[in-house]
Amino acid sequence: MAMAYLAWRLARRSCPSSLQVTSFPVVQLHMNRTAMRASQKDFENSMNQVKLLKKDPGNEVKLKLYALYKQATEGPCNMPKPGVFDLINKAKWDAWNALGSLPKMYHEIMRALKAASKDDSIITVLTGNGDYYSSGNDLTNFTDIPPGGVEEKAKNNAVLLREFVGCFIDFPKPLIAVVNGPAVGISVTLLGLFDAVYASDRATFHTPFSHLGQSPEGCSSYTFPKIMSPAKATEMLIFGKKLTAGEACAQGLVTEVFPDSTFQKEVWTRLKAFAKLPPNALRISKEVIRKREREKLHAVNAEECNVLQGRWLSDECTNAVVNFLSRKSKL
Ligand SMILES: CCCCC/C=C/CC(=O)SCCNC(=O)CCNC(=O)[C@H](O)C(C)(C)COP(=O)(O)OP(=O)(O)OC[C@H]1O[C@@H](n2cnc3c(N)ncnc32)[C@H](O)[C@@H]1OP(=O)(O)O
Repeated sequence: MAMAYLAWRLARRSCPSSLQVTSFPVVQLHMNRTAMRASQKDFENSMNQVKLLKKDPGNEVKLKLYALYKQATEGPCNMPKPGVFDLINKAKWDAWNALGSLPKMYHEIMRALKAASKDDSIITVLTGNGDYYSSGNDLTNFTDIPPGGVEEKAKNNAVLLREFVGCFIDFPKPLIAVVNGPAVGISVTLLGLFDAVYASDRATFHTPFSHLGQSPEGCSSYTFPKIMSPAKATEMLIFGKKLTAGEACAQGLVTEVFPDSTFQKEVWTRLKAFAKLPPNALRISKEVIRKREREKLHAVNAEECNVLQGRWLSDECTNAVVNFLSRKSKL
């Protein structure tokens, strides 16, 4: 397998949950299933390692592991709550239920990235399915409140976002974005962590964070000013200026723009040629480039998630999300 291929989908109500990976030479797989099996196996191995620990990690740790295992293998808890006298099963149910329904897209992309980082693919490509690259975070995520309330929801989302962005920071192979159409929010900010970004001339780049009462993520508060100058980054990240593909390329966020009519053909020809390069040289060169920035990027990620956790609890954010979900006119 030379190339792993991940696809975002436009967040139409049910967000980008259908993730596909195609490997080369052209064999189509529904990688979300394959990747899930690999990650479940890893998880089971880790669970078995826990059983071999000389010192008992304690009930709290074991319950957390149980909850993460159930969430990873079965999804959000929707079992009936055990009775008050069934103490053990109730404690397990509480731990699983406390994780709430964490957005699926993030888990699927993380699983696929983790699988691609370990398999024999050479480069990894993230692209969109359909007309859009991605419409960013599924805003309906904010409407599903777990029993712990909005504070817990914000905290869980911040933990998940930090882990998600961390996977991009640490991804060891060349990571390439094929931006086939408009991109919004987190799908744009993450581009600063990619090694190359190829865009159709139909693509646009929009980060309407202030309009949504939110703040930048994906390390963009650090990468964007570096890539495009602080003033240009301000226009995008604070004032929500939408860039055309040509503007994004002129400002260094996009590597190259192609006419939409020949976009797929030209880009994939180029990517197939990249995938023939010596894999160790690619990986080692990426590490040399990323190494001196990694610690800083993780610190920026942690801070951005912290700030966002507070933003998600603000009236500004709540009102913006409610407005979007009940809007008549579009953003
Ligand atoms: C773990 C948590 C981590 C959180 C990380 C934080 C990330 C921050 C962000 O990503 S902020 C960005 C959020 N995204 C947006 O603000 C985009 C909002 N959407 C739009 O601007 C437009 O919908 C569009 C430009 C993407 C597409 O416009 P178009 O006119 O082509 O289509 P519609 O507007 O009619 O949309 C079709 C249906 O899809 C629904 N939808 C679109 N985007 C989202 C979204 N982000 N979340 C939820 N739902 C979305 C839209 O409501 C329509 O649904 P309907 O047909 O049922 O009305």
